Amino acid sequence: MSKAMMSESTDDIGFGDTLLRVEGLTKYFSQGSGLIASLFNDEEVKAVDDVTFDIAKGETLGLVGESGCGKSTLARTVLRLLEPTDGAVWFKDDNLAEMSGEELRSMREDMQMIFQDPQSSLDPRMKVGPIVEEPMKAHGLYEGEREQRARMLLEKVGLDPQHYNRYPHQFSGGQRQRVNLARALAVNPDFIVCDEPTSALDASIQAQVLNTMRDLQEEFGLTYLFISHDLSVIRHISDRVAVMYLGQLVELSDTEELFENPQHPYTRALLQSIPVPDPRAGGQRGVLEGDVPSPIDPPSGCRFRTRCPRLIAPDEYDLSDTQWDQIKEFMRETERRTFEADGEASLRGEFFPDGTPSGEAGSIVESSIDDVLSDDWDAAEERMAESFAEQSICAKEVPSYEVEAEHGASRHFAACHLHRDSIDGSVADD
Ligand SMILES: Nc1ncnc2c1ncn2[C@@H]1O[C@H](COP(=O)(O)OP(=O)(O)OP(=O)(O)O)[C@@H](O)[C@H]1O
Repeated sequence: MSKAMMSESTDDIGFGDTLLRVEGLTKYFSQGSGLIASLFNDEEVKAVDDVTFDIAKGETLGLVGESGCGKSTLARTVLRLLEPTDGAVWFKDDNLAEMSGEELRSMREDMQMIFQDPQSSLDPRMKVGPIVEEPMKAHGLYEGEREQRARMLLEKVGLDPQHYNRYPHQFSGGQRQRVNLARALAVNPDFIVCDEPTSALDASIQAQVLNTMRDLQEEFGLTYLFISHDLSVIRHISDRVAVMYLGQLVELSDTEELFENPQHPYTRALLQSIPVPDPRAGGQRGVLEGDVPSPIDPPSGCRFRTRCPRLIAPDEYDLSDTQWDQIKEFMRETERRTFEADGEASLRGEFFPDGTPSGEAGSIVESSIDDVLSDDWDAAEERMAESFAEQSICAKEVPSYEVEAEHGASRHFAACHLHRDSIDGSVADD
């Protein structure tokens, strides 16, 4: 590509230096509207809460998490398409959160976004050439050479430049996403947020588009924030991976480190729930039990604790690992009403085959068993939540630890209290 075609970036951020830094980014949506809602904002959806990370120039940071965990909201807030509730986004040396409308508009040249659905993001009445030229016009760039540039970009993304005059419906889904890529590249951005860009495509097409994105990244020196709920896509494309759960990052590390040495129980559960080609090969399904709590009232401390298989026993009770596992199971199953209380012997046999623990913890369990047997499930649930779940460090403190990485040179962040006093920062296997 000729230098004349590409307006070379004037910043002096080198490859590997921080291009984007997100600090404590928070986005709450208020439910409802009007005065009452604005006065009593306890119904806010805490979609993104205190998220911090950075992305180096030329890097792809993958962002993964279940549907509804806040990935798209985070992406839109980073680009300030949504106003942050709190926090800062540093792009190069500027804080986007403090920029005026005009400054933001010009900064947007450098920051583009690609969405999941290539069909709906392309105007069906426009030919693809003018679609690619639109951002150039909007930013007043490449006057007199727009068509030439659009044709060049169509070719770069793997399309025939002769297709400049075709309409979006004349392309396949994969080709339409390539048109979107060309449009995102039109104003020569440094940074592209890709929000599930290949999720609507067949697996083989998906791989081709991902490979094109990689090639474009290398050629144009692009930096990607790549969002997907699909771990295999994330593994394929990312240099580092951030895992999100209920509005917060729970783990962030080098890609190989995350897949080979995951340190957060949520990441482990996600990895274990990847379908395996041969079910007899031992892939575990259904390891993520229970529902994701409401983002209106997320759990205190670690937000994953209500579903976490590794919830830490409260310090005040002297319990063996087996006793704590049995209590946890009884507490969770009671909460989820997954069994029938059809007799004391069978209940005890199911949850406490070796008897209930002694001491205070035992008394709490005994009272809870009585509650369940007299059909007062709410009382049992409340007692155990107050006495066990809420007394765990997992409920009392927000976790944030750096652990020693086994793979790659990047830092490994894990928001899990299991790391609070391990010497090398790693968590023993289950
Ligand atoms: N405009 C809005 N008003 C209120 N709540 C919203 C709004 N947009 C998103 N939310 C809520 O914020 C939370 C995060 O949603 P978000 O779309 O960011 O998640 P996601 O991880 O991108 O999900 P998906 O993968 O399904 O797109 C959800 O609980 C969602 O219902």
